[in-house]
Amino acid sequence: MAQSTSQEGRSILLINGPNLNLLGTREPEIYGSTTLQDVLDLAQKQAAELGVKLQTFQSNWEGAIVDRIQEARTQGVDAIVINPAAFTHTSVAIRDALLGVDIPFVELHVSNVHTREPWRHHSYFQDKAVAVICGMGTYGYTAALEFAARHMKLKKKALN
Ligand SMILES: O=C1C[C@@](O)(C(=O)O)C[C@@H](O)[C@@H]1O
Repeated sequence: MAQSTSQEGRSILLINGPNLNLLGTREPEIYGSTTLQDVLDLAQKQAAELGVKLQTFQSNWEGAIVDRIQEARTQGVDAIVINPAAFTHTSVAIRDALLGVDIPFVELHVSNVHTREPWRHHSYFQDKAVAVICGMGTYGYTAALEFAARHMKLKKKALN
C-alpha cells in the first residue's frame, strides 16, 4: 500500500498501561482528576472530528499489551499512541513489540517524568518514539492524537 499523504482513513491505536485505569483518583496531585473514561470519551470525539479511526486499549498486564501491539499489525493501524506507565522504565518486551510491528508511535506521559524520581528519567521507548510528550497532564492525549492524525509520517504497511 502506498504511503498515505492525508489523515483520511488513518487508523490510530491508543494504549494505556498499568494503573492508568485509576486515572482521576490515583495520586491526583501528580496525575490530576480527569478519569481515563473522560480521556477516552474526549479522544473519540476528537478522532471523529479529525476523521480518523481510534481504537483504545488499557491493561495492567505486560503480555496483554504485547499481544495488542502484535494484533495492530494485522489491523492496518497506522500509528500508536502509548502511555506505557510503569512499563516505560522496565519493559524490553513492549519495546520489542513496537519495533517488531514497525508501526510509528508516540510515547506519552501525563506527568513530567523528568522532574520525578531519577529512575523515571529512563525510558525503553524514547529513542524509538517519533515524539515524546510529558508533563502536559491529560491534555497530552489531545496533543498526541492531533499529532498522530495530522502530522505523523506513515511507513509503508506490511501486507501480511
Ligand atoms: O504510571 C505511570 C504514569 C506515567 O506514565 C505518566 O503518565 O505520567 C509516568 C510513569 O512513571 C508512571 O509509572
